[in-house]
Amino acid sequence: MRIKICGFTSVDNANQAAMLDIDAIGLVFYDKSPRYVNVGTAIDIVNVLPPFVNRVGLFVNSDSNFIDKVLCKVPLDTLQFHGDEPAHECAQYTMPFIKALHMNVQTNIKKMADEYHQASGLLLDVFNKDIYGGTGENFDWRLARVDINLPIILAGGLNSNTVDNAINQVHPYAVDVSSGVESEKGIKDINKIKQFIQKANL
Ligand SMILES: O=C(O)c1ccccc1N[C@@H]1O[C@H](COP(=O)(O)O)[C@@H](O)[C@H]1O
Repeated sequence: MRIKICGFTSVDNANQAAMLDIDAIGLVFYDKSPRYVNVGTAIDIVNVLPPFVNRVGLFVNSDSNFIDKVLCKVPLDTLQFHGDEPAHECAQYTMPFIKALHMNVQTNIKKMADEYHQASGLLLDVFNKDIYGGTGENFDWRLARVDINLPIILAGGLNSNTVDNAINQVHPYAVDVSSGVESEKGIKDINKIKQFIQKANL
């Protein structure tokens, strides 16, 4: 299973995690998140990553000038839009992007897959009226059993106790986790990551 671990704030922590069997790391450029990284720290983190680990920059309703500024300085591979960004805004950066959907019973994934057809994938996270993401909460995975033309990245409240069940129900392209592998907000617990990787690959 492909695995993205999101929300690193420290160089050593990101480097240790990236040496494990993971495919992507996420950097949160959203200043209301406890996992926010500034541009300087983000540069330091991406510089220590080994090859073939995808560097994902997460944004929430950011101004395009801010995103351009980050892109000029931080070598990212993929953009993750985790707010209410319309499709044409996500597609304007000539870079691969994934779009988060905030899942509830009303979410029409097929319709959103048409709307965001330029995305590399759709990330399905829980809907929470107060927070855009990193909630540690899951949604009803039965809602994610759809047949669409885009890869599905499953997120929201995953941890080593739940990820195997989630994968069995949804059969996603990849999983994304933040809170579920932390010792405190923004600091990942390497043992929890190892357990997560093991359970995701059962
Ligand atoms: O991690 C954050 O702080 C964050 C803030 C704002 C939007 C998204 C954020 N993270 C993403 O949220 C999901 C689920 O996280 P969790 O595992 O439930 O904690 C994941 O896709 C993160 O990339």
